[in-house]
Amino acid sequence: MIKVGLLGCGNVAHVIAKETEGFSIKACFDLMPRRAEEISKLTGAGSFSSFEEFIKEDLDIVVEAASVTAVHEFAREVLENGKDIVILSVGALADPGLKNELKDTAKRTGRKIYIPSGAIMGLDNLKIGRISNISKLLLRTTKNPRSLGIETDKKTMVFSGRADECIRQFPKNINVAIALELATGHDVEVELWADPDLQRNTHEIIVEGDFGNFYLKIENKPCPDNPATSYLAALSIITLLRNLEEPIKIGT
Ligand SMILES: NC(=O)C1=CN([C@@H]2O[C@H](COP(=O)(O)OP(=O)(O)OC[C@H]3O[C@@H](n4cnc5c(N)ncnc54)[C@H](O)[C@@H]3O)[C@@H](O)[C@H]2O)C=CC1
Ligand SMILES: O=C([O-])CC(=O)C(=O)O
Repeated sequence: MIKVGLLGCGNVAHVIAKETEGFSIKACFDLMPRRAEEISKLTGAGSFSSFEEFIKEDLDIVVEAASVTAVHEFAREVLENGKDIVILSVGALADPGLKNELKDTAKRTGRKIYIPSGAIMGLDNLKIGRISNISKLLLRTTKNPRSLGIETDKKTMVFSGRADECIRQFPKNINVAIALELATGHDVEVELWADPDLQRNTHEIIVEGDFGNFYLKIENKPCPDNPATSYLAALSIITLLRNLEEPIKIGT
């Protein structure tokens, strides 16, 4: 069975820890030791407050569900220590230097970097953007202002522009834009809206290209402990882990 280490033991990690069919959580690490201990109680995994100790454990894959900063700090070391990595805070890869460094390290060490679909659908087939022209790629994300850490009493556009600039300003809220860029190989135009009447994290994806047109709107239920994060993001990681050993691979 696949041996998993959790890097970041917050809201997503707690959802994963309750659905471990098909894999086994062996170790967990968090800046806040109490959070790692909570996961340890749920799963029997070893809890670590030192990354150096955590990464020495016998693990096949590390799931990062921590922060953009944690990816900068630890992702390379995960690969250097012979483990694959799932990166949920994929906004970190908006930094081309880090992206290339991780890619080179994965090639050299023979490890894999997995970017889950996270809080959106349709990411798999949007990879066709790397072989076929895409003329428009827009992500419109709308969240409750409390998820964005702002206050407003009416629907307001809080950002319009490039994905890399948006993730710099909102590192906990727009990782999906960078996942879209990596999938398609194209820049994503981002609109970020705050709507006090909205209780669901809504992502609209508008694509036009040689293949035709695509429009997707997803209305995600937020996780109870972190309204900025959609429940779907945690489900997406559980699915990715379960599928690793499946003989039939579904989706592009
Ligand atoms: N790609 C996607 O579609 C999505 C990505 N995300 C991202 O996934 C990540 C996890 O989300 P949640 O579980 O909701 O967050 P959370 O805030 O509930 O939990 C994160 C945990 O990681 C720990 N942590 C943060 N930085 C750390 C570091 N440098 N070293 C060690 N521990 C660290 C925190 O102490 C906390 O316990 C966030 O970065 C979030 O923005 C969330 C939803 C969708
Ligand atoms: O969970 C969501 O709806 C999306 C999110 O936070 C992100 O992309 O960082």
